[in-house]
Amino acid sequence: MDDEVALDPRFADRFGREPRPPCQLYLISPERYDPGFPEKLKAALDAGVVAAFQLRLKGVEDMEILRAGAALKPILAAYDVAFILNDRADLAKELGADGVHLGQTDGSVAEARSLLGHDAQIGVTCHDSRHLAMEAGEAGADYVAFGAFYPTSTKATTHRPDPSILSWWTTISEIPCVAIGGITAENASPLIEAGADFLAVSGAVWNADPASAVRDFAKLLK
Ligand SMILES: Cc1ncc(COP(=O)(O)OP(=O)(O)O)c(N)n1
Ligand SMILES: Cc1nc(C(=O)O)sc1CCOP(=O)(O)O
Ligand SMILES: [Mg+2]
Repeated sequence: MDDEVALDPRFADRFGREPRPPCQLYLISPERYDPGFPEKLKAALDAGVVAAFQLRLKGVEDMEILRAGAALKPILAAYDVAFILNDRADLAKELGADGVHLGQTDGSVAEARSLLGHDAQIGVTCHDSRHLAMEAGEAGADYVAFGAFYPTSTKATTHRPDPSILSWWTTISEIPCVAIGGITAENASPLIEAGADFLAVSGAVWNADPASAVRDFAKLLK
């Protein structure tokens, strides 16, 4: 009899570590902020549990990021959703955000940590690189992000990791990992099965009916 049991990576720990919590949804904003966005966000958050929200505005003045952040912060707090600002630790500090997401050219974890403090959530883009992920972990990142797993029209991407990078990461580290890039409720299963702690999603929610898209993810993640 074959006693090799296929274990869910979430419960397969052999080193006495806590099981990882179930995979959760991490919403990424559209690149441009429109005045109707707070209502769309509320509709999305009413539809299912969301762990985190990243304000990712591109090519706009700092003042616009600060205005948008100030408008969204109380909504996120009311739904108990972590508020992460993309790119800018300085503006995250000014907004009193819960954390910042740093790409490879957005500054160091150490600088962000000294600005934002011990409790801040600092995430780092690691593309398809085990090396970058280990560096980010050693630098004190609170999560590492791998992507883009699927083609996306939200951003030009040049890296295409295999889902196995998520399984590898969950085997060697307790630091949460985020999967990003072209993720929809239809294509997310291999990433969840590989051990993603969070699915970071933009287009599949905001380019569709946000409430219905979040409901579809919620069914998958329950
Ligand atoms: C959760 C998450 N993962 C990856 C990214 C990409 O960050 P970066 O490489 O800095 O690219 P931009 O998003 O700044 O265009 C992200 N924002 N969030
Ligand atoms: C912002 C971002 N970063 C990526 C990376 O690979 O690092 S992919 C991506 C786009 C995420 O939006 P969507 O869910 O619409 O594909
Ligand atoms: Mg960036």
